[in-house]
Amino acid sequence: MAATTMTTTLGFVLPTGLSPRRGGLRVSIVRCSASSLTTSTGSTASGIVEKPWSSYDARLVLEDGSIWPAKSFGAPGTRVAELVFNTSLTGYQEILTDPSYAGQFVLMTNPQIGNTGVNLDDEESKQCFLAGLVIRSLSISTSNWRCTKTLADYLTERNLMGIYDLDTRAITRRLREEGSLNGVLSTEQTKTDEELLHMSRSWDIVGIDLISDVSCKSPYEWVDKTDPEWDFNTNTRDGKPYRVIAYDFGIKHNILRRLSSYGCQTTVVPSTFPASEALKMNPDGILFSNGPGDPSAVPYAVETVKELLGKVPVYGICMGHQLLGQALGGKTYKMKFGHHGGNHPVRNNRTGQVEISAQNHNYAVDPASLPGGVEVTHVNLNDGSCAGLSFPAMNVMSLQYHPEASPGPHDSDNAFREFIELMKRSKQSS
Ligand SMILES: NC(=O)CC[C@H](N)C(=O)O
Repeated sequence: MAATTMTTTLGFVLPTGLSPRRGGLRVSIVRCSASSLTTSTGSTASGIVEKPWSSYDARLVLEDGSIWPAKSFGAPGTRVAELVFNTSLTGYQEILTDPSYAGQFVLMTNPQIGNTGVNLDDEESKQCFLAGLVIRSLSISTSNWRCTKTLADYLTERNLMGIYDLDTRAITRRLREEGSLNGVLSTEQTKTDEELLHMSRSWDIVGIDLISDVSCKSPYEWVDKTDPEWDFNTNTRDGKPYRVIAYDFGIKHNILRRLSSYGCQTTVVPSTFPASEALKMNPDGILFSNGPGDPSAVPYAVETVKELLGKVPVYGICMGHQLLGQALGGKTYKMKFGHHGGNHPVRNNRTGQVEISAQNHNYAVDPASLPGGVEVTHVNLNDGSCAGLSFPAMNVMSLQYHPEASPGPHDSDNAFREFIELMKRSKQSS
């Protein structure tokens, strides 16, 4: 931790039975400084005086025994989840409404969040499925022409917990060193540190089916395109409609908007929708969406993907890519701390071009486990992990990251056109 952070070991001895869930974790509870920038008078280094009623009324307790006092905003309560950090500079509302964050607390590394408020157009789903938001500083003012409410009011309305005024840099370094950690966020003063630590160590995101909670319950048609005001890529479409079925494993709206903008007529179906029913609808292509949690915890979804392989062109995004990897015979694994942000360089192996991409995943496909004929089309240049696949024999394409951005750069938008081309070629050859 940096010299600006003060830590005090309280010297608690853990109650018996609270052995670390994983090897190498600390066994004593360490209370970390709440803030490296706030002075005892409540004024910050920049001279801005905080709301006088804010107090350190919340705790983030991590499974490694560290405790981070914080101030709460949004809903009160106690939640357990996996803590991940996101390096996006903008787009916190899209992040809050991305269903792939179910079961996770999202820590934003950008030190100030909330300055643009929230607005009705930037929703990526109808609900916030993540477990809570962790930020360094909650902006004391909100200013944007699209803003309809403050971030704090939005969290309260959605019954979502948020905490601020804790050392997010120190926590991020801890996550990078130790890997993602489970934690408990609590505003309940009656709960002891040991109780919260026990909760964090008794829970695990691995092996849980989180998709069934976030998927739609029945099929529906999607019609919205990207608002022309924001669409940057309108010139080269042929406008011919393609019938697409999108499996909703926690789908982000911008995937659906981009499909519409590229001329697709899309029907969204639940994660449990039978493959046989999908085929009866005679689609030109099928999209397997992003979604939360462990891809090996949803074997029913892998079975569905298997049944559709080779019958119709398919396109997988993030969770959809991982399910495709498994359906093709490969394996997925949990990464140390995953990729969450809008600045990940990816090399397209076919063109040699590098795209800066939006990413949000903790699992990846192991390329060594894939059968012959499956091509790794994209590589994450930060760590060499597999970022895209293709299996031409079965008209399969997939990306581990987010060509729809929201939030993030648009470098990879062309992947939607490649899906159109895949459907077009398959139609012409049949
Ligand atoms: N955005 C996603 O689809 C995430 C996929 C998967 N839940 C992971 O964490 O790897």
